[in-house]
Amino acid sequence: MKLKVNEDLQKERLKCTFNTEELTNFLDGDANKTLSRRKLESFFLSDLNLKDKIPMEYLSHKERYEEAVRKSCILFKKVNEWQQSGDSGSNSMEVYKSLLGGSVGSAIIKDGSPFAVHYVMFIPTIMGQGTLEQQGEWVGRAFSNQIIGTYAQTELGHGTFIRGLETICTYDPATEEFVLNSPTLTSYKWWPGGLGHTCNYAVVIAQLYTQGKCHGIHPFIVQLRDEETWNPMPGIKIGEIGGKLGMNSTNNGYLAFDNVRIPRMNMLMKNAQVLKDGTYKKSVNDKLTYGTMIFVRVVIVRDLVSSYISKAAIIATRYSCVRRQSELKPGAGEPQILDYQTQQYKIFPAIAISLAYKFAASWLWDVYNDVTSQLEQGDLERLPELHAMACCLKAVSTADAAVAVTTCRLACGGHGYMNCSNFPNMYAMASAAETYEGENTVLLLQTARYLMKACQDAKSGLKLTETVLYLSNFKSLRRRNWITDLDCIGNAFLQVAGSKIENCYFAINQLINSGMSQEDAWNETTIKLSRATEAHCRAFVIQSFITTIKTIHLSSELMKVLTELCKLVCAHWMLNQMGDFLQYSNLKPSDVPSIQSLLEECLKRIRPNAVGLVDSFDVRDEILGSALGVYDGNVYERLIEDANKSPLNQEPVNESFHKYLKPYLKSNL
Ligand SMILES: Cc1cc2nc3c(=O)[nH]c(=O)nc-3n(C[C@H](O)[C@H](O)[C@H](O)COP(=O)(O)OP(=O)(O)OC[C@H]3O[C@@H](n4cnc5c(N)ncnc54)[C@H](O)[C@@H]3O)c2cc1C
Repeated sequence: MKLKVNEDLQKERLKCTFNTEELTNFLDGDANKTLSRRKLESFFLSDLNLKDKIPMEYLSHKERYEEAVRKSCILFKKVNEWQQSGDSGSNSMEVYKSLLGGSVGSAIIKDGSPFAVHYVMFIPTIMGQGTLEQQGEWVGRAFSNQIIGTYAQTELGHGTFIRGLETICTYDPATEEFVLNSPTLTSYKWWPGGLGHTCNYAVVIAQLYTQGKCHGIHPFIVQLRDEETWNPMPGIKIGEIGGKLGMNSTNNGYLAFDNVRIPRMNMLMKNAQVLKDGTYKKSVNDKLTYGTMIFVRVVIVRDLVSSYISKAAIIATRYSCVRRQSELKPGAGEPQILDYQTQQYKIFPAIAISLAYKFAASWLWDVYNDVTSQLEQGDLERLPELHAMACCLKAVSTADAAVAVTTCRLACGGHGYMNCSNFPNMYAMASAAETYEGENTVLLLQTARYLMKACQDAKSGLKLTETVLYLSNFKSLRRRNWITDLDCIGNAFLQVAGSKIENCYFAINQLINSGMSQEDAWNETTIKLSRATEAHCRAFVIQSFITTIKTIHLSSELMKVLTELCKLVCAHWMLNQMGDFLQYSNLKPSDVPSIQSLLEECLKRIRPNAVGLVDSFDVRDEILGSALGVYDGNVYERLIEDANKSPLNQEPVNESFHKYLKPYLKSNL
């Protein structure tokens, strides 16, 4: 049944001062890309076989998994149909991005697909670390889903410290095979997505032994299950790890080996090699294996973070226009809750931040592509900078996404706590990304190492790369008088980051000079280091937002709105870290009220365009998956409709009444 659009939402849409389609096209790339994205979404989302009869959260753990596999099979079969339809207009990258990121895929399997790691890690690892011959053997079969793989690195005992992994892979020249073993309980692989029951192959990361010597960790392709019976291969112990905060259909698994033999050619040998006689040939550069890791982090920032933040903002904005509560002025009736300033403060930063990360991710994606083609030609110069930026952007953006989803949930009061709001699931998805693909603190500290080296280079007058160029001139910016405009604010972010990085550099050197070992000095400085890295990352995101709005050409109405959003991120982040700005930038205490006013003015100016902005994100109701965020605003109807889907509501009296409640009540007579 088609419902009338809620009047309040309708009025909000009429107030919008810019053309929402123009922003949609800009965010997609251009009008043609919007068109092909919409076609792609309709193609997948109109399939009745992919719709839920009962919401997934009412299913048991086992049923949820089985549904996820059923849907994944249909979904990935449809990819071929789509590509052959001639109607597609979008490249396969766009299709996989939509199915595996926060878009179409998240509408169909909210809890995550058990096939995700196959596409995001298994195939890219073979492409990045396999020889051409190995790619020929495996990539085609993997892409056409004749085999399904996962990426098995983490163990019960070690996640971050991969050099400490205990799985052993020993070369046997007599048979030209490797033999895999899990010598301890802590060496069990633990976590890989799809490993439980979905995959029959894995890239396994293990310590390589040949000719009696350990050569550290290397990747091996291992068959886990028989292709016909799906029984575990001899010597393979395998299972699922159990229930989690979220992502309960991704089938994360455990795995152990007891003398499992694989052919020599199953070691991915693009970089290091083991020859037939067992001779080990070292990789020319061990940094060559960074590619896949960086790729996944870039994808997280580009396709996941901004999607979850924007979905949270859409839901909270629309709901806050429909929801009326309390009284602002006596007798004037209940206002829309979006008219409360505190409500705007909870939601509008999420709208702005989702764009900020989108622009930063677009830089990261371009650099990733440049660096990858430079790597093919043996040029590694920009790899450390890319690695450093991918680490800190992944860490700061996923942490911000989890906070933004929570804040938008709180903005929806009690209803935000319902599963049908989609906030619980979105929080679980965003928060998982804080841990997987590099635990966030650890990633911040990896970037910190790069920043300490860059700081040393700046002091030695050496050439600096683009993202750390400011380390050589940030102090001169401090001499200027404060003006509350984007240039001055952008410079203040650089001053804060530069000063915090320099402080860490001096602190470490001071500790070392006082006789402390370098390692202890590092550990004693890690709180400061992680915060300095966060400041570096935020300065970068602000710079990329400012640069984007300075270089794009859109209508003046839209430019005005984007500029407000940019200012809002600046004011919001400055007020969150005001101590830093007072301590390290040219902002004086007397200038602080101007930042608070900027924030308040931005909220006021964004208010009439809030619904227009979130509409421009152009997320279909199925992808939002939220009773509170529906385009037509019929929130209360959706809440009742969803409550009636509860299995408990399928019968007027539950059997527990007859079994327990009635006997108990009667016993009290
Ligand atoms: C949803 C999900 C999916 C996953 N999917 C996969 C997968 O497909 N394949 C796979 O192999 N793995 C996967 N993982 C595992 C994931 O990669 C690890 O959980 C992650 O790398 C962190 O490792 P850990 O759990 O051992 O935490 P630990 O490394 O034990 O970290 C625990 C704490 O110690 C701190 N810490 C550790 N080292 C340092 C240090 N050097 N300096 C300062 N602090 C430190 C951390 O900051 C953290 O606070 C997944 C995890 C999750 C949650």
